[in-house]
Formats: sequence, structure tokens, C-alpha cells
Amino acid sequence: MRYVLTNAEMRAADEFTMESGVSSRTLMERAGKAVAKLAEKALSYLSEKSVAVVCGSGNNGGDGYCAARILAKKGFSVVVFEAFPPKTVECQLENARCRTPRINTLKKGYGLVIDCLYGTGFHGTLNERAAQIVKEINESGAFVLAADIPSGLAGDNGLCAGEAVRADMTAVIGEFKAGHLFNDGPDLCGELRVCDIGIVLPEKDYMRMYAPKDLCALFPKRKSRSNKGDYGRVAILGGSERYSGAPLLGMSAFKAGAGYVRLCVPDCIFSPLIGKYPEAILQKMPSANGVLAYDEAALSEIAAQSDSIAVGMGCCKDREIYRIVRYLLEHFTGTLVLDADALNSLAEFGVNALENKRCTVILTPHVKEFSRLCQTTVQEVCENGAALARAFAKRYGVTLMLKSNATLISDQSRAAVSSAGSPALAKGGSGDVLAGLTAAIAARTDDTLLACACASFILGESAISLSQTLGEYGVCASDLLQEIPKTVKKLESLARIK
Ligand SMILES: NC(=O)C1=CN([C@@H]2O[C@H](COP(=O)(O)OP(=O)(O)OC[C@H]3O[C@@H](n4cnc5c(N)ncnc54)[C@H](OP(=O)(O)O)[C@@H]3O)[C@@H](O)[C@H]2O)[C@@H](O)CC1
Ligand SMILES: [K+]
Repeated sequence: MRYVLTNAEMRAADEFTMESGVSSRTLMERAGKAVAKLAEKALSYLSEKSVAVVCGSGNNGGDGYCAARILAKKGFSVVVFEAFPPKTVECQLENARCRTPRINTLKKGYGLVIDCLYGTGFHGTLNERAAQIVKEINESGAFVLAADIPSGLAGDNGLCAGEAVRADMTAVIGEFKAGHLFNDGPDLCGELRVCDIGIVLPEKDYMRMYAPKDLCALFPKRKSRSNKGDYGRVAILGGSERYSGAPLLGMSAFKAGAGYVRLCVPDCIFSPLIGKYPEAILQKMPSANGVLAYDEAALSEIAAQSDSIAVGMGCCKDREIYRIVRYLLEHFTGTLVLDADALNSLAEFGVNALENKRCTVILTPHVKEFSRLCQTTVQEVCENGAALARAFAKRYGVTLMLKSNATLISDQSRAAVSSAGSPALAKGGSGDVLAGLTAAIAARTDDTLLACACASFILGESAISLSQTLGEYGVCASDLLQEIPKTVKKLESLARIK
């Protein structure tokens, strides 16, 4: 497991490391060395071997002077662009130690440009001169290596207002910052390489990034003497005349190992589904106007016979859906996964229903759905998603999985991010697949944070691997159902090695 920090948390960790006896000069030397090492590796693949290092006034600039000195000592042709005069003591020191030639403007022709303009100290927007320099970096035609984070990208949320460096590779100094993973971050950072410089973390309350070897604990070897009841009874409650396929994508629950999957669909779409999935239990629910209708007896039976229930996929926003969600919140004692129109109905008819519940609740909104739940804007969710998710999870006593290019998960005390994913998932049906996966995995564990991270990982990895053969444009949600067992098998195999 790795951690993902905010700028302030990273600064505190740097300071804590220094208090533990590592000097700032040593830390910078390590950072510069790590950047130089990645530069050298990149240069080995490039035909043009000249390097330009663009340095700002802070310690990110200091990393740059240090890397330039190391690369020059190794015999590379290196120039430094002093974009702004050094301000911090370490930057001034490294500037003085670096004797490579200086340039005043960045022309084309370098093989590699190292961006050390701004790191975690960046805030606000680029001024005119900085924006011009960033433009020159982006238009240089060189391979761009960003030190710590591409300049212009906000470390706390991965947003950039206007121009920012578009890197081919980013040398992540110490720990991931949220900005590497969220919003514009993945498109601007290129390949992320973490450089360990011996940072000592003062606490362990950071956002987590689970590795496959943490997630595989959810796929222990199945005992030969076991039966379907041991692997979770999942109910998928969804579909409408308009979205008749959505609940079928919840069959992902079976692909993630559930023992039983019960598809509960409105009577208006029931008949065509008979025999479609021979392994599933098919349950006919009443409907009104093509949408699921409230039926207490049926819901009571589903609640009694399920370990987890996913509700909302393709349901349509409706008062009847809201009644169904309220009933399940108040009577079900397993894990309830609220997705799509269950969330939209909650937002429309009263999110306070979440206060009165007996079950464990997981909400799986995308950014727009979450903005409706919080009665705020999408922009606000993009800017402060982590804080909003944490506050919401705490306020309502739920686990929240906020879906975007990186998925942010928050329970009442912890947070995690899953960055596995692909733009191939930006299509109808992906969320329905995720809801089924989440319900299946959450049925087997009390650790909802881990369950959500695992479900998101399986979805993301399956999409990545399918994209390699079908392409990001070609992959669709039903393809994922075929790929998921392969991803799950990798976790299963990993669990056996442990
Ligand atoms: N701490 C350590 O020991 C270690 C740190 N390390 C490295 O240091 C980096 C952090 O360094 P840092 O804190 O000095 O900040 P950095 O990003 O270089 O820039 C700050 C300067 O930019 C300026 N500025 C900001 N925004 C601006 C804007 N919009 N427009 C214009 N100016 C703006 C800002 O101005 P000010 O806010 O003071 O007005 C200030 O002058 C970190 O990412 C890592 O690479 C590693 O070596 C490991 C050890
Ligand atoms: K940078």
C-alpha cells in the first residue's frame, strides 16, 4: 500500500523527516539524484541527448539545479534556464553549486526538458511569464520529465486553470500527491515514477492507494468443503422499461465470486430475461409506468435472503424507487449498495433517509450524482472531492465511492483512491458492472473501504486489459463481464503466493 498526500501533508512529512535527522540538503540531493536517474534512463531511448533544465525559485527549482549538476558530471550536455531567481536557501545553494551554462529562453532542439518550475509550492494560476515558459516547454518537441509534479497542476486536486506542463514522465518525489491522480493529473503527468528519498511519514491517516497484494486478501483460496452459501447472496434490484439491460450487467457479481445472484426486475421487462442467465435467480417485481413499484412483501423477502443488495441501476428517478430505498435502509441488515437512480431519487426526495438505517451502506455516485447529493456544483466536487466525500461519509455513516477518472473512496474515518481505470469506461453500463462487483465483494467482508477499492481495481484493470485488444473506443460494458474473471484470477493467484 502507498499513501496519497496533499501539498500540506507532504510539507509536514518533509519537515518531520528533517526533524528526524535528515537535513534538507540531503533530501534535495536525493531528489535531484532520483530525477537525474530517470532523466538518464529516458535519454538512453532518445536520439538527441541534450538536456535543458527549467528551474523556478523554490525547492522544486533546487531539485532541478541538483539534477543538472549530476547529469553534467556524468558527461551529458546540460543547460539551465533560470526562469525565476532562486528564493529558498536550498535553491540558492544548489544554484551556486550548479556550473552548467545558462539560457534565457527555451528553444526547440533539446532531447529532454526537465520541468522544475513549480512543485508542491504552486498555488493559484500561472503568471504571464510562467505561462509563456510552460508554453515553450510544451512546444519544445522534447521528452518532458516533470520533477515532482507538472508545473501549473494543483497538487491538492489535479486541476489546472489554463496552461500547465504536459509531461511524458513525472518523477514523484517521496509520495504521490492527490494532483497526480485526480482530474487533469493523469493526462498531464504521463508515466508516474515514485522516487523514494527516505521520507518519514508522521502519521498513517493519509489517503491510501492499495496494491494488488492488499486486495487479494479478498480472494482467499476457496475451501474444497464449501458451498454457494459461503460466498455471498447478492441481489441486484434494478431495470426499467427504458433501461432493461442495466440489471444484467450486475451479473458481474457472479464473476467476482458471489454464491447466489438474484436479479430482481420489474414485470414489464421480466419475460425477455427468462433463461438469459441460467445461473441467476430471476425475480419478478411489480411495476408502474415502466418503473419498479414498491412491494413490501417482495422487498422483505429479498432483504431476508441477501447478504448484499445493489439497487438503482437503470431504475429511473422516481418516488417509488425512493420508497424502495427507504424500506431497505430501514429493514435490511446486510450491505446495501446504492447506485445511479437510487442516488438520484435520494437527492430528489430527501437524502436524510440515510440517517435512519440498519444496514451497512455504500454509495457509488459519479461526480454529477455526488454534486446532486451534496447540492453543490460539479466544479466544487472536482475541487474539493476528497473533503466533501469524507464529510458526507461521516455525516451519514456510510462508505462513499466517488467515481471519476480516479475513484475516491471514503468511509467514516479512512480514505482511499483507486487509479486503475481507462477512458474506455466512459460509456453507459460501466457503473452497473461496478455496482454488481461491489455488492459481491462487500457481501464477503466488513471492510467496505477495501471492498470498494477492490471492485474499482477489478473494473479498471479489466478495462485496461480489454483496451489492449479491442481499443478504448471499442470496449463496452458487456465485454467487461468476460474479462473480469481474468482480473479476479490474478488476485486469486496472488493470494496463493502470499
Ligand atoms: N521541502 C523540502 O525539503 C523538499 C522539497 N522538495 C522539492 O521542493 C518542492 C517544494 O518546494 P517549495 O515548497 O519551495 O515550492 P515550489 O513548488 O518550488 O515553488 C514555490 C515558489 O513558487 C512560487 N509560486 C507558487 N505559485 C505561484 C504562482 N501561481 N505564480 C507565481 N509564483 C508562484 C512561490 O511563491 P510564493 O508562494 O512564495 O509567493 C515560491 O516562490 C517539492 O515539490 C519538491 O520538488 C524535494 O527536494 C524534497 C525536499
Ligand atoms: K515541476
